[in-house]
Amino acid sequence: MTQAPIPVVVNGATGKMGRETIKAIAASKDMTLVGALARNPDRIGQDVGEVAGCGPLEVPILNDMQGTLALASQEKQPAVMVDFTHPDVVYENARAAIAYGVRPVIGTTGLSVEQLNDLADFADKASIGCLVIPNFSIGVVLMQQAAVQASRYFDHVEIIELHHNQKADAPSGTAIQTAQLLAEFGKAFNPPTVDETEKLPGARGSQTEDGIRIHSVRLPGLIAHQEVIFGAPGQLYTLRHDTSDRASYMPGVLLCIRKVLELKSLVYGLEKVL
Ligand SMILES: NC(=O)C1=CN([C@@H]2O[C@H](COP(=O)(O)OP(=O)(O)OC[C@H]3O[C@@H](n4cnc5c(N)ncnc54)[C@H](OP(=O)(O)O)[C@@H]3O)[C@@H](O)[C@H]2O)C=CC1
Ligand SMILES: O=C(O)C1=N[C@H](C(=O)O)C[C@H](O)C1
Repeated sequence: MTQAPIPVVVNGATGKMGRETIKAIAASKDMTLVGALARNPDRIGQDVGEVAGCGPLEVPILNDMQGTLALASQEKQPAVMVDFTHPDVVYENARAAIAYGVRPVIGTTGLSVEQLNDLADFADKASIGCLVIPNFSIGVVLMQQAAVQASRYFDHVEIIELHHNQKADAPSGTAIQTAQLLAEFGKAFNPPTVDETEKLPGARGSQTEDGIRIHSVRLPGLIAHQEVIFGAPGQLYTLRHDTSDRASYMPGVLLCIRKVLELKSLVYGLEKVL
């Protein structure tokens, strides 16, 4: 017997990532788009396929999240909500989806540790899968794995993340997750070697509890890029990942839509479901 397609709602459907996600879902035989949410009143009622550039899909853009989730929860198959919106609203979006039994796949960055823990508790209690994925690209997972390896041997490391200048949050979710992965050994990075004065506040970037420095660059012309630079006397080891097209995130997004249905709690990071 063929499996019925997975009903999917896209929140932030008109955005850069939302439009890419709409196209990817429309091209996937095992998924069906059942809702498209956005905020801009000029877009409401338009066919989301037309807006995304993949032809009509007969799914209108709406700004009624509760109503859309309620309808999605009535589908025969468990539904999924992919969220690419804004750090200010992502927590409430994820809570609402879980409350309706709709599995969240969260790509939006900027959730605080407290919000993440709270969502994990909420998903646990509801026995609902929830994926929070700071970066959907396989290249970033590989870069993080290489960085974790290197961090066993290097005590000095700084992260530089570079993004387009429409990005609302800094540092990026990817940089924060990279630093968290490096910190898992419990090492104190970047022990001071000199008394340092910042002549301009922020000159040395931000610093995590474990001493890892993160620098955020925002410029038009960039999409999403990250370097992890390790230093030791007489040598540098530099890892770099560049995103040149947001289509690169889509295999990860589609994988997560399928995987979240197998989960009963919150999972953070693409590497956990590969
Ligand atoms: N995990 C990953 O791999 C990736 C994550 N991201 C993250 O995804 C998020 C979205 O990025 P991107 O697509 O570039 O952003 P865009 O600004 O291009 O799109 C945001 C979308 O969310 C909607 N939106 C924005 N603010 C609100 C709000 N306050 N309430 C409701 N809807 C809102 C917008 O609707 P409208 O236009 O109608 O206002 C739009 O549809 C960011 O957090 C970004 O960091 C991005 C790339 C990859
Ligand atoms: O805003 C973006 O564009 C991106 N956001 C995510 C992040 O904050 O890490 C993922 C990727 O870097 C693109």
